[in-house]
Amino acid sequence: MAAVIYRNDPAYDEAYLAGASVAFGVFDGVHEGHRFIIGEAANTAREEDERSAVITFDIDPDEMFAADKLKKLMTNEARIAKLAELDVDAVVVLPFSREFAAQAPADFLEVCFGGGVPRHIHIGSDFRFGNRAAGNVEDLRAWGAERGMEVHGHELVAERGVPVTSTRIRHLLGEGRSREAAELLGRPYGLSGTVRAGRGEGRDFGFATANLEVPGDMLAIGEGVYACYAVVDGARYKAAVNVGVPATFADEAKENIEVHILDFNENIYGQPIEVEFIEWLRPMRSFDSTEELIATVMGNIAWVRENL
Ligand SMILES: Cc1cc2nc3c(=O)[nH]c(=O)nc-3n(C[C@H](O)[C@H](O)[C@H](O)COP(=O)(O)O)c2cc1C
Ligand SMILES: Nc1ncnc2c1ncn2[C@@H]1O[C@H](COP(=O)(O)OP(=O)(O)OP(=O)(O)O)[C@@H](O)[C@H]1O
Repeated sequence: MAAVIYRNDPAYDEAYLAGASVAFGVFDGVHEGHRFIIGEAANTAREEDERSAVITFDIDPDEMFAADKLKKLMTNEARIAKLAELDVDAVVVLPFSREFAAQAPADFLEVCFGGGVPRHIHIGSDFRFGNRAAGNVEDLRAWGAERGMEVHGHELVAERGVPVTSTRIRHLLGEGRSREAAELLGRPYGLSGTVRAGRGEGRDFGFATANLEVPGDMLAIGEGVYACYAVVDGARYKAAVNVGVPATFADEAKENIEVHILDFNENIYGQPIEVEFIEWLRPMRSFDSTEELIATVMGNIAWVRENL
C-alpha cells in the first residue's frame, strides 16, 4: 500500500523524488501495460535500494483537452486509490493545469522534477509531454542525461500484437466487448454510482432495479444488456444490467444504468454501488408490449443466475 502525496500540499518535500525510481503517466484504468511499467520502476528501486514512486496528475489531461469525447475508465479518486494499491512506496500527485501543460517540454520537466531529480524513470515508448505533447522519450533522455536520470523507455505491452492502451479499452467497452476489456485491464471493468429513485415500474414488472445516472464522460460502457456483479456494502451479488436510457420509455426515463440485483430485496436509495461488467447479453431495444419486455428481461435474469 503506497502513501498518496500531493505536490500542492504545503508540507510536500521537493526533494522527495531525488534519487527515486519512478513511473510517470496518467494511468486511466490502471491496465496491464500500466502495471508492467510501474512494476519495472519498483524492480529497479528494489535492485538499487531506492524509493519507488508513481507520478501522476490530479485530473486526466483529456478533461481539459478532449472533454467533449471523454469516456474515462475511472474517476480521478478511484484511479489514484488503485495506483496506491500497487507495490510502490508512494503515488505523487501533480496538479495539472492548462498553464502547466502549455510549457515547452524542458520547462515542463523542470517544473515536475527540478526540486528532486529521480535516478530512474520508467515510461512507455509512446510517452509524450509538454506543450502540444511535443516532448518524446528521446527529449526526456537528453534532459535526464544532463542530470543523472536514466530513462527506461519500454516497448508497449501488447495483446494479440496490438498495444494495450486506455484508448483501446475504451473502444472495446463502447462496443460492449466487456470480456476483452477485462483481459486488458486485468480485472472486470467497473462503474460506481449512487442509487436514485426510478419510476418504480420495475417492481411491478417483477424485477426491481437500482437506477444510476452516470455522467456521459464516465460512461465508457456501450448501450446494451449485460451480465454483471453488483457490489453493495462490500457484498457481491449477481446482477442483470441495462445500459442506456430504456428505449421503451425514452420519453419519461432519465436513468442510464438499471441494475436488477438477484436475490436482493433491500432499500438502497442514496447508497453507492459498484457494477462489474462481465458479459454482453444483447442490444437494448424498444418493446411493443410490456409482456414482451418482462419475458425478455426475465430471460436475461435467468441467464445470469445460471451462467455467472
Ligand atoms: C436486465 C434488464 C434489461 C432491460 N432491457 C431493456 C430493454 O431492452 N429495453 C427497454 O426499454 N428497457 C429495458 N430495461 C429497463 C426496464 O424497462 C426498466 O427497468 C423498467 O422500465 C423499470 O424502470 P424503473 O426502475 O425506472 O421503474 C431492462 C432492465 C433490466 C434490468
Ligand atoms: N501497453 C503499455 N505498455 C507499457 N507502458 C505503457 C503502456 N500503455 C501506456 N504505457 C505507459 O504508461 C504511462 C501512462 O500512460 P497513459 O496514461 O498515457 O496510458 P495509455 O494507456 O497510453 O493511454 P491513452 O490510450 O489514453 O494514450 C506512460 O508512460 C505510457 O507510455
